[in-house]
Amino acid sequence: MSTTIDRGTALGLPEWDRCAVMGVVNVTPDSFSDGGRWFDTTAAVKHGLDLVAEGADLIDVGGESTRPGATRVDEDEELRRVIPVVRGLAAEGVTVSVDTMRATVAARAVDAGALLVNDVSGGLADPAMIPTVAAAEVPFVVMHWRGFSDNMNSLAVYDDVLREVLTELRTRMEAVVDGGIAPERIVIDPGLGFAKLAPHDLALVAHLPELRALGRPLLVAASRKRFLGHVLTREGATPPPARERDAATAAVSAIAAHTGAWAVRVHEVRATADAVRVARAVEGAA
Ligand SMILES: Nc1nc2ncc(COP(=O)(O)O)nc2c(=O)[nH]1
Repeated sequence: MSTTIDRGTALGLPEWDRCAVMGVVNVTPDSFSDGGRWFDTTAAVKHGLDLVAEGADLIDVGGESTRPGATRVDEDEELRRVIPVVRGLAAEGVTVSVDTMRATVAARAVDAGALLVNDVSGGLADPAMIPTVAAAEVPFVVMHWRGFSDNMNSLAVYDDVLREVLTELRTRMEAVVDGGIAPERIVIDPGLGFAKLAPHDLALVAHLPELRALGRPLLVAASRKRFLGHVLTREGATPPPARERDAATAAVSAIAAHTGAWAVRVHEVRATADAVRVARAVEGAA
């Protein structure tokens, strides 16, 4: 197995050791934190270019909300939403990842110029995903996921969240390699907010070094998530809305950058780009 691909840049991605900023473009009417704003192809491509101008190193394009209880979009609709945006951004020289659980969407997105497949199910939702990504020879995000559920809490049951997430991620990594995806093409992700309650998410962020110890680049996607709302909720008040969690998101980005994450996936890029730069400057001064 060639080891030359074990560099992000050999795969067309930001280098594994630098904490890239992955901007989010959700082409959906119902994503939890920005649903509907970029539902039109032209608006979505412009938004992706704006995020790059603000400091995003790559753009993650998704056409199906993954929030708990979201109804699934049919494949044709997901293709209609995603492929023109992937193509439009790639045509502008943007590094694009596709956020999908469907093999057909992943394959068509790669044909349109996507360089990374970001599947929140880690290949569990569509049995064709792993062989498709293996054949396409592109990097693949393996995120910790315990299945679809209208009641995410029913899946968020752990004796030791870190130990169990590490074990379940190792299992998925082995399945992905057995399915033909080169280990050097795997990116791992703890799946913050997926089958996890706030204490679980906070514990995973507190133990990012142990996740890094799995030996693959780490993607951290805390942006605007519920656990941040939980942390920000004052006594007796209601949690701030998702769009008021960007400073908290940037705080997690700084922590992730400081602990060696490959990338942080965020909706609001500017604050996180600054946070990552501060983390790098501090490391440089160590
Ligand atoms: N790799 C990865 N992809 C994701 N895609 C969507 C969302 C949640 O939806 P959003 O796009 O509205 O944040 N979270 C993740 C995540 O935690 N990790």
